[in-house]
Amino acid sequence: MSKDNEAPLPEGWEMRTSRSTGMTYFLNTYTKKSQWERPEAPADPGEIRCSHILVKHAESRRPSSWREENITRSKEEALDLLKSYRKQIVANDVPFVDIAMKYSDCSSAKRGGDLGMFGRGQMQQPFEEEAFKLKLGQLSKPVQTDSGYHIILRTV
Ligand SMILES: O=C(CCc1ccccc1)N[C@H](Cc1nc2ccccc2[nH]1)C(=O)O
Repeated sequence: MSKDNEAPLPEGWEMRTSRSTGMTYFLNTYTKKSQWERPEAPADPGEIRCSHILVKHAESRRPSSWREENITRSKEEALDLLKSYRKQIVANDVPFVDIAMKYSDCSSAKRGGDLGMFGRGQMQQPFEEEAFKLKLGQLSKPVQTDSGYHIILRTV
């Protein structure tokens, strides 16, 4: 039975008509790859762009940053600090970029936390897993990696 082509498509897909055959096909608007089968899930973006805010602690893989030569705060203190930043951002009290530039323990702080475009296999697994779940413009909950605690904003 032909699927109802009137129903809305999952995020990231567009319906197209083949110029040569007149047949309907589906375009992944991120990767520009097409397929004949009607997609059932959101299009895989392949690559995304995110900004993040990292708060390191004494047990971080590298307990040092541009902000603080020797980071001694505890894991609990780091998580509490990050949650307070997230609260300010969600309440629109302070822009994400301002917090990232002032407080993020990653070198990306200089660029408002921007990490650029990345695909799977480039970032630490917990970070990647959370980042690829985010919708465009969505802010993650705190995520723990060997580097410390992060909040992630998907920008592309
Ligand atoms: O690894 C880097 C550089 C990340 C970066 C990527 C692309 C552009 C700019 C920076 N910095 C680490 C802290 C850190 N750990 C991370 C783990 C996942 C994502 C970003 C991270 N940042 C550190 O400074 O210890």
